[in-house]
Amino acid sequence: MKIAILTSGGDSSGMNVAIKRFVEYSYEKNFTPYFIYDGLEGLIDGKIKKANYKDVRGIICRGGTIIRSSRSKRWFDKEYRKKAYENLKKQSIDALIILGGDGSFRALNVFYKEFKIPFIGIPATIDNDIALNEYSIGVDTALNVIRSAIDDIRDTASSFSRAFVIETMGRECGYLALISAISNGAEMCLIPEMSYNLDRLKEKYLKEIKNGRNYFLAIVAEGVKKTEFIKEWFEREIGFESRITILGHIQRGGAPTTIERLRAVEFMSLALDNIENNPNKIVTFCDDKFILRNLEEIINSKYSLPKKALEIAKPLMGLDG
Ligand SMILES: Nc1ncnc2c1ncn2[C@@H]1O[C@H](COP(=O)(O)OP(=O)(O)O)[C@@H](O)[C@H]1O
Ligand SMILES: O=P(O)(O)OC[C@H]1O[C@](O)(COP(=O)(O)O)[C@@H](O)[C@@H]1O
Repeated sequence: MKIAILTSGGDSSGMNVAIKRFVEYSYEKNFTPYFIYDGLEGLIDGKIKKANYKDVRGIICRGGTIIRSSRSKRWFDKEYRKKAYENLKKQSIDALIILGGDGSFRALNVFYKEFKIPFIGIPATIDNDIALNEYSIGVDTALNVIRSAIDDIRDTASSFSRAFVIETMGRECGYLALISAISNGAEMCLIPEMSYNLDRLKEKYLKEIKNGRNYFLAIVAEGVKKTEFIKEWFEREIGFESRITILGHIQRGGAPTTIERLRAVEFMSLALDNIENNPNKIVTFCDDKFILRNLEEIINSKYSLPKKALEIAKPLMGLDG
């Protein structure tokens, strides 16, 4: 069986670990592995090549994706999807594995309905915004990048008696902000999924200042779109000089953590164990187990943030815990 892999949407650390496992485990199972370079764009343009052991030498510790990624406008046009199909037929590819977010899964679902190329999807996005799935490749590494940045910001924030507003990525999802705020002892956490009460936070902060607090760390998810406003609020209402740090794309990079590597290997193992006889599924991670789910189930559900974490973080939003 000839199986091709592509990475699609935002890259995330750990994709390379999964790619290495893909090549090595494919050969172990007597499949022939292929790479599709540049995501869906490369599939349209026929950038497909047989993969060898030497292609994955030394990549386990590298962030990003050696086969690169893309977002593709052309994919929405059937004419280009047909081109993609013809490219796969030319090389007699039987099935696809895709690493990406739900956009990428939808992309292959449409493709399957039209051309019957079976696929398995593996969640890979720092946003961690896939329904019925608690973990996506890239998340643990992104959280560690954020942790390290916050540790450094704390040094300067405490030395200068300032408030720092730290913006995390995640599109409309506040997962990275929520977990980072709890695990790094932030004073404020704003995420798009939750309301917040600045008056109550003000009351609390002013009391804390009286008791000796001399700096603040506020984690604001990009989806809230209030980073600048919160900086000004600290200056106006709390009387603290403030600075903004937008963490940006550094959250997508870095050497994959140990948890990342282990999970990436397990995601890929389950994908290859099922690609032949149980395809058109997404591998998900729930309650410490890897489970295959139908895409429809995922598309028709909404992702949810961990309830315990939300309870713990409520006071950081000015809400009752
Ligand atoms: N509903 C859809 N139907 C077909 N293709 C889609 C759909 N949504 C997204 N795609 C394709 O998948 C690509 C990756 O999706 P995107 O949402 O950017 O990233 P992610 O996979 O991380 O969610 C898009 O650039 C587009 O080409
Ligand atoms: O790399 P770009 O195009 O600037 O996109 C930034 C976006 O990509 C992400 O880093 C990852 O998003 P996806 O995994 O859904 O592609 C988001 O957190 C962020 O909003």
